[in-house]
Amino acid sequence: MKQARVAFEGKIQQAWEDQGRVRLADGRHVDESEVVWLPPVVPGTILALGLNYADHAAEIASQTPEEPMVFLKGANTLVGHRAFTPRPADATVMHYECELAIVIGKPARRVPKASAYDYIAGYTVANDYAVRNYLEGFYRPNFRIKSRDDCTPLGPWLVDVADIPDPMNLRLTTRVNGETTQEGNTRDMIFDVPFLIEYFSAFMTLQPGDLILTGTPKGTVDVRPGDDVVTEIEGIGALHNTIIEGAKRAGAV
Ligand SMILES: O=C(O)C/C(=C\C=C(/O)C(=O)O)C(=O)O
Repeated sequence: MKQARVAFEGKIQQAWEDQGRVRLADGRHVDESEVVWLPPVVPGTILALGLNYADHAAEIASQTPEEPMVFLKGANTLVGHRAFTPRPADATVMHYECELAIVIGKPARRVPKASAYDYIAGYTVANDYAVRNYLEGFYRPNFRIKSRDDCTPLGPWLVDVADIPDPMNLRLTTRVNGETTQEGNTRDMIFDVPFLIEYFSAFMTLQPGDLILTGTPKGTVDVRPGDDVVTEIEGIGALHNTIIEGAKRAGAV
């Protein structure tokens, strides 16, 4: 089952995918262009992996981590399918990052890898935009970079864990204005889904709605205002986003 959160007729509601259309809770079917898409989950803690694909680490001349490299993101950074993301006026390179996002389904504490999937509600697609010149030139830790308003599109659908028998073999693709610019596969993650559930739940209790963004493969390229960016994961969905012009970096000194 694929479910979403949408705004329609002034109300936020659950919706479901039904033969290419959007089915609302009252049984009506509407076209996907008739709703405003929200992130498919109300998020709890948002955990994100950096450098979880060796080929992406190589493309930005970084070393692969020996332990998961993790950062936090605020809920403010999430937007839904078909939303707009600002590129700061002083960005020199801003790139997308197509990522498999894990949605936790029930409290998870000290979960061994073997039972990790029992704690997952499902999966969605994340686009973890990065302004590379900020990342490399200004801030560590990366909070101001990776937690910017509207810079993490999420969705369109939350896909049930049961519908994705092997999340460790899914094709990831990004298209910019129709041209394929990023291709990878979740099998190339350094720290895979069961490992990550075991790793996090060893020191923090994961809660329903918590998200784990699992990192991006090679193929991240600069995007500009007006660009139409589609991050897609096989069996999970195609997440559309448009880049718009933004202001200068808030809080710059
Ligand atoms: O890009 C970097 O320099 C590393 C990084 C984040 C990387 C990802 O989000 C990713 O690989 O998916 C950082 O914030 O330092």
